Amino acid sequence: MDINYTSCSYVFFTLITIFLLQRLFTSSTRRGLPPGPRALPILGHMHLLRSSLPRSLQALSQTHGPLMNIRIGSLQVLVVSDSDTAKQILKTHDPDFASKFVFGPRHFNVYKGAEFFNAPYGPYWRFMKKLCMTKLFAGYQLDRFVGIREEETLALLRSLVEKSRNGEACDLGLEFTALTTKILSKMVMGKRCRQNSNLPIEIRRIVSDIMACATRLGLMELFGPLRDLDVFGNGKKLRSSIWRYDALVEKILKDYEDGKSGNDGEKDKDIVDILLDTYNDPKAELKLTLNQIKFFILELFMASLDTTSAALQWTMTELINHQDIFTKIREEIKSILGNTHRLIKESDLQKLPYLQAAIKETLRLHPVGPLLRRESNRDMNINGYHVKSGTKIFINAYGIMRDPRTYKDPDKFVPERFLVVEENTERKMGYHYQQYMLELKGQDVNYLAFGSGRRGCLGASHASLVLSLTIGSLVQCFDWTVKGDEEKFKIKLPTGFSASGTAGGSSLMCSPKLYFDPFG
Ligand code: HEM
Repeated sequence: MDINYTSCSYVFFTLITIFLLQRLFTSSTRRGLPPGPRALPILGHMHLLRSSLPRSLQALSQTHGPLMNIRIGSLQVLVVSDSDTAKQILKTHDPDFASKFVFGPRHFNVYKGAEFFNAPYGPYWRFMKKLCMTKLFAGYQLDRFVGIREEETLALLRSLVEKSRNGEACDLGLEFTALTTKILSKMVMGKRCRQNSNLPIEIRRIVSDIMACATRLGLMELFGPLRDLDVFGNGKKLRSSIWRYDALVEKILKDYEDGKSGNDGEKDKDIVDILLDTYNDPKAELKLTLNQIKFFILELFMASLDTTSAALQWTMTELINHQDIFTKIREEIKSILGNTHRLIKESDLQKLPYLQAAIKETLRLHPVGPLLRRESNRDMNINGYHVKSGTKIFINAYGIMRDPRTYKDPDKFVPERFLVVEENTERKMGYHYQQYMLELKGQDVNYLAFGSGRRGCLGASHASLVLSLTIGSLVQCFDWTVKGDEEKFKIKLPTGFSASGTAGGSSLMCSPKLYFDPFG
């Protein structure tokens, strides 16, 4: 038989191409994976995503279901979009999903291997989590820091009273960043801050540089195999910023060890003291390394500064845009203070549930961590699909907190939705309030502003105190107008990946008008 090799290879390549195309466009369900939209070569589903990733994923889940297979460049993830599926990951199988996956190349991190926030679920993470719960962020330790929170809130008010007297506008974004940096710096290394008042600013600068480089490096995940190359030089910049941080913190730790930072006994212990006590404790369950301590401190700054500042900005934006709710909070504050003309204190917060509810509602609409990350530690069955060990998961907290099946009018700002009606309680301003502080974290998988399960936020209690005291004080002391005589912020309120783009990247420029003088 006369074989025509040219036609044969033509047929062969056609068949291979058809097979590859079919495989590419065969729905993932038929391959035993959770469903997902059709992917393009290399790009995956990138062409379907808009600037707000959580919002795009929420929209896609309406077609592809609550457990959906998505590929963004080289990042293959399962996206969870409803609370029933989230419950399986965060509650039912919590230990099996208690690791987190990380974006982007990690070899530029000088402290590689010393991570806590992104640590796999293992002995080091468990040890540090216990240390956080029993010592660093335990209730008694947070109580010790009350003075720091109240002192820094007063400093903010002092600066705003002055601006108000001079008829100046202020950038609330900058003010909040300064507030949260000073509070955390004093909690972490209070003794050193007393000796060097510029320290918080120095730390803030370095941490901002590190976060900016880390965010840009994270995006390299989308570049597939090229991700490990430092094409844009961010890896080099990251390394140099971390070395700057290392030099600063090394000196601070040494001064603490040498007793140069002073020691006023047990009551005065800050976070560095506790970490060094653990480091020097021969009976500790695990021997901490200095690198772990240094990186843990850096991670604390990275986890708390932008998040708290962004949450404060979102809350003020919502309150300025909803004057009726602003007024109700002020009335609530007046009602608990009676005739005493004083500024609210932390001990008043439990009696201000409407204020708490307004903050909780802000974080429902604008979560600063809208996508929770998880990685499975073993093979599992979720919603009837086989989920292999090592699968990366996004839980779309943004989508779950705007699900109309759980929240009526999910896009509206309605703090009342978190106030439980109790017929026997005293009726105030048209609502029956629960007489205790609203729990911001909770065990509820419908509310994920602070995450949930083993990897939930460890700073939630501290953050809620800072948010409530700051917002309460700003409402009690000032009327707020937007710079430029407009009544409202015409800010398109997007909810992005990180806090740095708060309020659509616009500064929160507004003018405070003194209503109650806390120093008068
Ligand atoms: C308004 C302020 C804050 C918000 C909205 C927030 C939110 C979050 C979220 C959503 C997570 C991920 C949770 C999960 O995956 O389930 C998280 C993790 C974390 N947050 Fe916060 N956070 C805030 C402030 C803070 C502060 C002030 C600190 C510490 C001082 C802190 C410490 C942490 C830590 C240590 C983790 C990692 C826990 C782990 O992986 O084991 N956060 N936070």
